[in-house]
Amino acid sequence: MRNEPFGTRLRAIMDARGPLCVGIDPHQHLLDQWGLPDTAEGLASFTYGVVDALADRVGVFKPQSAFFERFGSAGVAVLEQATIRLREAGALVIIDAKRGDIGTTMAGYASAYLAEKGPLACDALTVSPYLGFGSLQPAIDEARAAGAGLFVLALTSNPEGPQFQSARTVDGPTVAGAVLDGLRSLNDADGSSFGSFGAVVGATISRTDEDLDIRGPLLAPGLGAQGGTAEALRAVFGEVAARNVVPSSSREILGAGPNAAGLQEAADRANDAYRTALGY
Ligand SMILES: O=C(O)c1cc(=O)[nH]c(=O)n1[C@@H]1O[C@H](COP(=O)(O)O)[C@@H](O)[C@H]1O
Repeated sequence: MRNEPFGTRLRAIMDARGPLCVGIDPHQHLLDQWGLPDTAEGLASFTYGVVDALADRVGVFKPQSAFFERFGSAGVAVLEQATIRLREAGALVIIDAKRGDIGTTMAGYASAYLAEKGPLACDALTVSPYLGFGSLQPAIDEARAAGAGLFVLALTSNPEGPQFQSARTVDGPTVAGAVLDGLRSLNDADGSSFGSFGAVVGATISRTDEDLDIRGPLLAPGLGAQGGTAEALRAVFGEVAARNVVPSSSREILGAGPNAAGLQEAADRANDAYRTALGY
């Protein structure tokens, strides 16, 4: 399933199915809206409803681990199953767990999510660099070995993000700039024009002075429910980075369910808007 590096596979599926990433965030209020109980069974019906409706027409999915962990092992089992089903349908899965730790602990997370035979094997994992970019090395090594990818938090969509991300490091660049520099170096070292090491850059940030040309993907959450728009994407990411953007939307799409046709229409509409905005 991972016969090529993540970046290569991501480029191909975005070109084929459009850039949209559907976030699977089964919030309690969405379960309620879909007429489902707030239980592991409700979570399973919701998640598999999204999978059945969209797995073969959307290229990228980003299940939010928190909403599965909420139900303990029964919820995590749904995340495992959904990931398997989505990947069998040819879609790529980014598990959004924002992991980040030191040394052998980071290696533990990497073997769970990134190793080919890991129990939660997906295509890419969101990770947090706030223990130092170098603390991610075990995940970087595992991703390279397994043909998987990473998305490292850089300029997040939440209003609290700049408190740390805009602060200067001892070497001079901002924290976000240091993360982007680190990712650019990894992708350059792999000799790829679209590498496997991506940054998370919220669609809600205004135009930034940071260099977003990391030769890799830019995951852009914050669309729809958090106020980011397709039109604003071009302004945030500019010409150079536009084709590298993976626009991610959760509640905006999920709110169109439980009807499969409603979900499909919402996903197609969003994909068309992002294609136009990003110059496809
Ligand atoms: O890493 C993420 O995906 C992420 C980073 C970020 O800066 N902002 C952000 O909202 N997210 C995630 O993206 C999803 C946004 O969901 P919606 O606002 O419903 O589209 C949630 O799962 C967030 O955890």
